Amino acid sequence: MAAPRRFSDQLRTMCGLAVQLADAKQVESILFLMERPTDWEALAAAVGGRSMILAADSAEILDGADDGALDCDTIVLNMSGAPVYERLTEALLEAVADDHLTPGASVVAVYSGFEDGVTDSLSVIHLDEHLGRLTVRDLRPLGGRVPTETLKMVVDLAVEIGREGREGKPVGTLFVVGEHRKVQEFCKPMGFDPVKGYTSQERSLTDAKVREGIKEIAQMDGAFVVSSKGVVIASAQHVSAPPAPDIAISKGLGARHWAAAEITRATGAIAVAISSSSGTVRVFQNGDVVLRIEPLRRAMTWRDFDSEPALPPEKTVERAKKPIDSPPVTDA
Ligand SMILES: Nc1ncnc2c1ncn2[C@@H]1O[C@H](COP(=O)(O)OP(=O)(O)OP(=O)(O)O)[C@@H](O)[C@H]1O
Repeated sequence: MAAPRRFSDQLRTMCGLAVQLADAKQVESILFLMERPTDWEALAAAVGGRSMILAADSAEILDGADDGALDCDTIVLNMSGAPVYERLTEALLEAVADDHLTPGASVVAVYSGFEDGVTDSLSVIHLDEHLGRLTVRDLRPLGGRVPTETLKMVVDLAVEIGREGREGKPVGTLFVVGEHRKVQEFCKPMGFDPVKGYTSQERSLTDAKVREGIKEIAQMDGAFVVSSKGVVIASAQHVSAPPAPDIAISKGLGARHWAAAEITRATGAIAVAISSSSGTVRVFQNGDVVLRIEPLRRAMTWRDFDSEPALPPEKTVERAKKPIDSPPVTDA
């Protein structure tokens, strides 16, 4: 029989403090970033049945915690060696993406922040200030002909490209997702297309290796055409849909973003544009920016408010009437 797991006095004390904080701040959940397994039942008892999220770098650490006996959610991070801030952030992102936490929630985090392997730190984290990661639910209002899962995959990839760039240099590009046959009627190759000749499996964005390859190709001029199933149909494309007179996008956005607006007005596709100058990701639908994601804190705002539109002037008034800090629209 396996020896009972040790529930250290220090962890017990930290649980007591976490509970006090959780109650004082009325948080949604207590997040434990675990360095080693513990006596899970003792842990649950120490937080007095409050909602818990257990995150760790490997499934072995969480062994026994997720067998259904405990009322908690578990998250495996696979990020050993990463700084604690990044591991905590990833745990929170995963918890939101999996609907364990709401995007505006507050949590108390319990973790080893100072001495390796010793649970010595507590933080109160307000998610909407800390991060604004897209969840499938956030993208659902875009609905339409592009499955939300595909859209999320492309938007996540775009956010990574905008945030990371390539070899220290910023990278901008454009993804046009869905209705690919119709979209291709408005596309012309800008030169050599690196995805040409590969099987659809070898071009599927569901494959992490393909996504890494796409980050390389993103350094080239032109746009990616992506099917609604998430297969890259073509790259290095010049996108040119007929101009629509009532399209108005923010000053300072150039040809790439106009192309994104116009192709989504001409087709049912959704365009995801990454600005090379700022790393900002904008999602276009039907000629409008419907979502903007900033690269650093990845805070998101619905619709585009960063400056008055270039054209036509009467739109300036219409946009100025909209609230500046509209909360993210979800169907929660
Ligand atoms: N119609 C288009 N189709 C595909 N790619 C385009 C199109 N127009 C411009 N691009 C790409 O966008 C790049 C940047 O162009 P431009 O600076 O005018 O766009 P932008 O909207 O201001 O974007 P950024 O914020 O990245 O500069 C071009 O070098 C080209 O690679």
